[in-house]
Amino acid sequence: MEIDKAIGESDDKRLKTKYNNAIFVIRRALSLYSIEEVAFSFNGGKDSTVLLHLLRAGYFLHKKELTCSNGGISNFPVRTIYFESPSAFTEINSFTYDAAQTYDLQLDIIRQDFKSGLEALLKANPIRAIFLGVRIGDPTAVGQEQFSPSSPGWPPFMRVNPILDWSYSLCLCRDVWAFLLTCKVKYCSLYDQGYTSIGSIHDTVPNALLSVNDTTSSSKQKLFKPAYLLSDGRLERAGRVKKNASIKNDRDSDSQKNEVLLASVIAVGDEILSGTVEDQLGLSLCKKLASVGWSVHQTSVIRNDIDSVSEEVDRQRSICDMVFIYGGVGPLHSDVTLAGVAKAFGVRLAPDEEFEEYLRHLISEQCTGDRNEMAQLPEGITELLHHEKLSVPLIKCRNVIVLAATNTEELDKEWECLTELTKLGGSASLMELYTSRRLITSLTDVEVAEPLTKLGLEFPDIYLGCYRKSRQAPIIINLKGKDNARIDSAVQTLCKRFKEGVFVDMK
Ligand SMILES: Cc1cc2nc3c(=O)[nH]c(=O)nc-3n(C[C@H](O)[C@H](O)[C@H](O)COP(=O)(O)O)c2cc1C
Ligand SMILES: Nc1ncnc2c1ncn2[C@@H]1O[C@H](COP(=O)(O)OP(=O)(O)OP(=O)(O)O)[C@@H](O)[C@H]1O
Ligand SMILES: [Mg+2]
Repeated sequence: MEIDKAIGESDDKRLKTKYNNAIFVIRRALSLYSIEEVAFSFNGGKDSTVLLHLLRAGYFLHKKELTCSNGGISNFPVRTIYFESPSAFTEINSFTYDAAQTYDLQLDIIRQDFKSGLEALLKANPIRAIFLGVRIGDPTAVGQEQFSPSSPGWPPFMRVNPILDWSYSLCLCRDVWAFLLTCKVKYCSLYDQGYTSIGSIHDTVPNALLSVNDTTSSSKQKLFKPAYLLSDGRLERAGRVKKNASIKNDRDSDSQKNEVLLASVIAVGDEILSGTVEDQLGLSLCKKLASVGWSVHQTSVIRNDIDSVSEEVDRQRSICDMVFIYGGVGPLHSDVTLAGVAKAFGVRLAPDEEFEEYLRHLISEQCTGDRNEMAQLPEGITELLHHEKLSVPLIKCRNVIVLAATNTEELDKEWECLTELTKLGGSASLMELYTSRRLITSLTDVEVAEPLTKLGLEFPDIYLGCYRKSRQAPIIINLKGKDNARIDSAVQTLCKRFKEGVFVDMK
């Protein structure tokens, strides 16, 4: 079998290990499911091309073991499904069809969306497992393992991801390209024209990082180097136009300057929900936010589960100016907060060398290798906020601040640094100080209710809050806003409606 032979003859130890692991996953799947029960999801992309050849090799080795024969196996009986779309590149379509012919693939062309197409496919066929060329860096890989059941809401099948742990390349020609080039197999021609990851014609352009400055050429057409020359695999998707429409809905803090800024606080932790630990950080954060004039829209406690975190972050980030999230940050299996944030923004988690460097110093070289789980951050949206008092920078993903604090002392420190940093960053309005006046009165609820409602209508820019320390205690009215004169004017208007002295300023 030419693929097995090519890898066997290669000196690339890492490639051999990746190959053997992938073949192991494929053979496990072929032992668990009959050939009629598996399918291969093939779309002509580079990852699925890698998988095509791994499956051919895996099937060959599996069959060889069963029949104890060494004879060649010409056909490849795994049902192959291709979701054809009118917005696919013609080069992708023709490569897919050519590959199907060359390797005698039993191609099922589906012209529906993924979900409906899969529903129909599973109804008509006994398929229980589908091989996919998903890799850990892909946005859709978040939370997946080599064997991952389909998501809730999808028809039931096992997703088998044999190349989940394959990288693009952190140095030249890693995993995916090392395999394709070592095995000398054909791949779609677009990868020789600067495309490094291919979606649809509407969202994919050549990767600008591969552009060649050719001053000698008279042609106006830009030239690009082949995909395998991209040296930093983290930028594999740089040619994919961001399709996350809801990002556009993020609230623009500049346009909110005169409004009360809204914050949301999310705690992540099964232990809080089971009552094992008490969440003191939420209370402390609410106080801190209020002290700088922010209005906390909601606090929530979420399970250590990627989808739950992602749904909550997605909801809050579009409603609020800033989302603060803590808990579930670290290297443990339950630390899913960053993965959830990445999923909410539709980006992948990718290794971050700068962050890794910090962690390395912190854990004194204990974390080795290129799979430093803790150093994976949501790609393209993460800003590291450095402060000399912090041993690890704060993580800011657009309008989501990920706090690493696990107790109130750590939170105090992070908060102090955060307020300094956001002021230093020129976004003083973000943490602008609000002023407030609190009045205490022994008037009854009924007496103050209507005048307060009227006051609220006359002074929409002033926040009016009322509370009392016990049922029988006097009412405290809290007036909060950005303009001292407006607050004083509101207090005067309110006082005029009653006898003198019924409202006393609280210190
Ligand atoms: C065979 C197959 C199975 C899929 N199963 C799931 C699934 O279980 N859950 C899910 O959220 N998406 C599933 N998807 C959708 C993919 O995760 C992803 O949305 C799709 O590949 C589009 O990727 P793109 O937006 O980068 O083009 C599946 C796609 C295919 C082709
Ligand atoms: N239209 C499709 N038809 C069949 N399978 C698909 C389709 N789109 C995606 N898939 C499956 O999802 C996997 C991941 O898709 P993805 O786009 O990340 O990788 P790729 O297309 O193989 O390579 P590239 O990253 O270069 O686009 C594919 O390898 C394939 O298994
Ligand atoms: Mg693709």
